[in-house]
Amino acid sequence: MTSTTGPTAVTAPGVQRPAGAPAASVQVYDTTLRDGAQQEGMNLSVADKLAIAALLDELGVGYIEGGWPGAIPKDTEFFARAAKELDLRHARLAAFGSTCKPGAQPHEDAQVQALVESEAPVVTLVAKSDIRHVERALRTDGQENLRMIAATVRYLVGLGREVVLDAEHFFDGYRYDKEYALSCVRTAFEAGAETVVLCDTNGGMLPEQVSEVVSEVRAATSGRLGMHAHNDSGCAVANTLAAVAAGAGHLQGTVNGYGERTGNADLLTCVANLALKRGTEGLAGDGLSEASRIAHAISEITNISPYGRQPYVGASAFAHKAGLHASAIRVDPDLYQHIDPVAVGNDMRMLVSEMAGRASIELKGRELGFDLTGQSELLTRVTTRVKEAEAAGYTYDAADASFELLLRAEIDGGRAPRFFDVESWRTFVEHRPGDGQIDSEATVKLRTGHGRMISTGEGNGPVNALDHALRAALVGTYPEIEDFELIDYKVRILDSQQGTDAIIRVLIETSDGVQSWSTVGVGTNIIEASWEALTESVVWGLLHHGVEPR
Ligand SMILES: CC(=O)SCCNC(=O)CCNC(=O)[C@H](O)C(C)(C)COP(=O)(O)OP(=O)(O)OC[C@H]1O[C@@H](n2cnc3c(N)ncnc32)[C@H](O)[C@@H]1OP(=O)(O)O
Ligand SMILES: CC(=O)C(=O)O
Repeated sequence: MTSTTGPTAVTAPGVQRPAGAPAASVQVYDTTLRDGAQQEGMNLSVADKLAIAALLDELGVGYIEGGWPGAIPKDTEFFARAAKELDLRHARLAAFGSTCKPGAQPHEDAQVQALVESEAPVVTLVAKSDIRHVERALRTDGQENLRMIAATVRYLVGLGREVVLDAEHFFDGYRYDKEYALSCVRTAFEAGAETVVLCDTNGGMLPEQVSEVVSEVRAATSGRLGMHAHNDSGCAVANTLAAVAAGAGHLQGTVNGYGERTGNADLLTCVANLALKRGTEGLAGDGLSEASRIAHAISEITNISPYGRQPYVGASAFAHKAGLHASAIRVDPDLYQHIDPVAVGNDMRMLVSEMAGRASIELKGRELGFDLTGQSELLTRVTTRVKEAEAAGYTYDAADASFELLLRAEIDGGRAPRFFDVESWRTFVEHRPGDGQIDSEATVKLRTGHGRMISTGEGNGPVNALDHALRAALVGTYPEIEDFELIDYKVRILDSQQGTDAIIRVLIETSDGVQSWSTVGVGTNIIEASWEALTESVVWGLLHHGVEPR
């Protein structure tokens, strides 16, 4: 997205930095594998962690915090395997742990020894910097905490490690006792720490508070400061950006904002904002343009569904639904987008719905491979059909495949592609009180170019039985459908006031192992709605496998 035009360098629509100004840079430190893994419900295996680390390196982060060796057996194993199995091109591995215990020396502290034995080139030490935590949680005094920090940092630096100090509860501590919090930072720098990270551990800060504190700490100390923000006030990304603007040269975050409680600063949002809005680079190489793919790949590994509305990399981040937006986007996408989605490896998508106008249909058509420019009558017809169908319960922004069939039918003068003609279908459900069994069975009668087909199917419910019967009737003529698999099925009652008379909407997602597509059906009962969605999914699949009606 960055291009040079005359006296200024344009980084995003409307955002400029002075010509010739060198792009500042910031160290990007990823803590997905440590603080991200502290998220409720997340449980990563060592193999998961290794796979995520490889993706983070591809992204181009400078540091990957692998976990806490010595505290968590899987993390100890991670570092042992990482040394042999990971070939990191950009990132340095960091082992996380605490300073030595009160009254102890680092060389005799088992936790500190585990950090050394991890052989990670970087060690990140968490240390208390809020005097209340020192006295109440650590149950020691301020001087002893400073000794623990100094001794542990000095010991690890002496062993050739790069040491990062995470000053826990720094912002709360600074607001309570500025001098003590500052003495923790100074002690760490004097002992040889490369970076002292100011942590908003409770995540309650606001950007203006962060700006003020980081500026003051910068003026009062010398050395690289970092920011570690939690999202409890919903400001983790804003707080990180505020810290960098105030002079922090290192930021910590997690991919997809994973983390304890409400999560950590979303590293991808932070680096995208910095690179595209401020010209501050953080990732090595061209990693930013891979951000969407890597965010989704990591979601697959964590088994946490991607958040569609995630800034920059979410599936909806550049999805446009309103007709007025589409009409301006047709002229210039920048009119309704803050950046070019390509910069973060995302795509612009048009959503077709009751809010569509003719421009939305034209752009969606283009996305699907149909040039509808100048076909005003067709566009009006399709727009009207979409609005009427949505009023009756259909939803096309969640069912692109059904929209494409509707569009193709209008382009072909009202004729849908005819792979088969349905004569009838029926289902029944049998309950046998004797063995408590409930069986479902369906019969489908249809006609293809090969003749009349009658098939039955059984299933664990009537829709499943109908799906089996439909496939059985078609597979002789269209063996391609053997690759189609129903992967998601959603039912929604649209007018629940009417009880069993309500309108039912069914959304089906089908996959052939390479791509997936979604279809919608609506009816007064669930089977009728499912049948419509099922048949459309077969038709769309056949069309996209290049099959001609047989
Ligand atoms: C802000 C953060 O998120 S930091 C990361 C936190 N992550 C984790 O806690 C995950 C991994 N943790 C663990 O596996 C365990 O909690 C361990 C191994 C670290 C400690 O377990 P245990 O020895 O059973 O102690 P426990 O968890 O009950 O208490 C923590 C101890 O560490 C001490 N401690 C806390 N912070 C520090 C510190 N910065 N430096 C040194 N000691 C510390 C506490 O005072 C307490 O000491 P005590 O055992 O003498 O009471
Ligand atoms: C170190 C850390 O994770 C925190 O203070 O939140």
